[in-house]
Amino acid sequence: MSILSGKRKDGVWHGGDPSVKVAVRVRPLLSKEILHNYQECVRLVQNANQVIIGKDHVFTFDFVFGKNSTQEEVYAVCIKPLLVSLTEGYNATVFAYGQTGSGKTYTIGGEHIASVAVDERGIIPRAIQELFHHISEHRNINFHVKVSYIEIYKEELRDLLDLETSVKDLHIREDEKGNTVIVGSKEFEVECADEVINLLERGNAARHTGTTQMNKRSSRSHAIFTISIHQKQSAEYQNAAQDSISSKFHFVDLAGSERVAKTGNTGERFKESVKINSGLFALGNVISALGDPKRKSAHIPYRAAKITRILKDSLGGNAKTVMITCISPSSLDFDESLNSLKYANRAKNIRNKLVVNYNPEKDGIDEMEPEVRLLREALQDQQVSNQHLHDLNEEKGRTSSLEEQLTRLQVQYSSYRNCVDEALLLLVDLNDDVSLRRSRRDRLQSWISMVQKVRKEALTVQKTDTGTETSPVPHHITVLQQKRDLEKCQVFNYKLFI
Ligand SMILES: Nc1ncnc2c1ncn2[C@@H]1O[C@H](COP(=O)(O)OP(=O)(O)OP(=O)(O)O)[C@@H](O)[C@H]1O
Repeated sequence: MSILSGKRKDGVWHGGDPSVKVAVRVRPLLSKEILHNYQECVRLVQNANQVIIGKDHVFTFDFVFGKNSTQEEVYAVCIKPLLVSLTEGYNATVFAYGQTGSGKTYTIGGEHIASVAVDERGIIPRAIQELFHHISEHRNINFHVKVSYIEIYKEELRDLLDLETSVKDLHIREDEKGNTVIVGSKEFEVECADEVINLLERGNAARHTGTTQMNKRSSRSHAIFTISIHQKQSAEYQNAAQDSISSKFHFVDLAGSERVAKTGNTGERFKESVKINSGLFALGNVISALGDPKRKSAHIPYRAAKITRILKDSLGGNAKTVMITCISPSSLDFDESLNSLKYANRAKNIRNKLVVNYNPEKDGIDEMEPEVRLLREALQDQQVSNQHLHDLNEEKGRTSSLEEQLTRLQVQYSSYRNCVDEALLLLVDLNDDVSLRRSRRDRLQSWISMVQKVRKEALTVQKTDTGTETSPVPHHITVLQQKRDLEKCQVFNYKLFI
């Protein structure tokens, strides 16, 4: 992949220049403005890229577009080079800034794509078409394309492609490479331009818009539509493992700056205006800080608003960025247009830090390192618990063999006890025999006491075993005890019957 380098030449912007490009687009007077007989207060000096407002306010920008400029022209000059850069692995951003009703949404072109004449289509649908055309012409590269669409409404993030996602689940974070990412937003993998357009239309339908005195359908939020691409040479075309490239393109349609007194906004519209203006004010401060060559402090107030946090990569970071400032030519909007031009003028000095976003194969492995470590730990845990399981099974085996032994001994024990009971009865009977000699009677007496003692001990053990008496003695001890008792009974029976 060749990475173009160079500066603007003949009104065309070439690739590797890191400065933020600033374009100004002046829309034609709208029919209602013509009706009110408002005059045009803005002129262009096309070949010098100059905008003159009023009598003597002259500004020079990278690109200027007049009231007769076409959507195709704006796209070809400002966006086509960004799209080329995107496919080369650079991040890209276009953001439209301007007073409410100045033509931002018209230029970015996200709305009513299906019903708009092809010539009237704005930047986003053109970029989508061109991207998929590029993909179809590069069959040797595997492309994965994803899109997401979020808005910042009253300083809260909303996922326009998944309204179920709670505001609390969307967060602006920095990844390990320092790139800004929105965590929690839905990313849809897409295969063709139509799929992307459908998602874009779906998001637009969910976006906060409303009628104001200045614009019938005014955007009340900042909207960020993002196309992310991941590309890698197809396996059959590569000789060795090759790096992949990831890059993303943000299309940002900012809510319009508005003078509350002029818009006549009240209630909810008023609250929206306050939030919109404070976000744009924060953006202006970031632009001033980045664009001021005499700036002493290194601090850039990105954290002041959500929009500045999201645009951090695009302003002063790793992205090729174009700011398109839209202005109304109407004399009624002179002040707002002059302010917008001053705002845009400050952005001209911003220089970004461009790098191609390679994902080296090795890096891929490095990125997987934490996952490998976690898996290794999980495996060790598994081995430890397997050992526990094994020990437990062995213990269980020992217990069940002891239980079997115990049952056998209990059976043996009760049969011997029956014998002992029988023998005792017999001995007591014999003792009643008056004809017995004294020496035999004494022997009989000692047997009777021995048998009674054995029975007493045996009874105690049985009570413990049947649970009539609680004992903390473990099973195997009871078994041993019973075994000893049994041996005593056996010895006794042996003595008795010899
Ligand atoms: N270059 C243009 N050529 C013709 N019509 C235009 C042009 N730019 C804007 N318009 C028309 O001007 C009106 C306002 O434009 P748009 O809605 O794009 O303004 P906006 O800046 O997005 O406003 P808001 O900030 O309130 O959302 C629309 O009717 C639009 O069609």
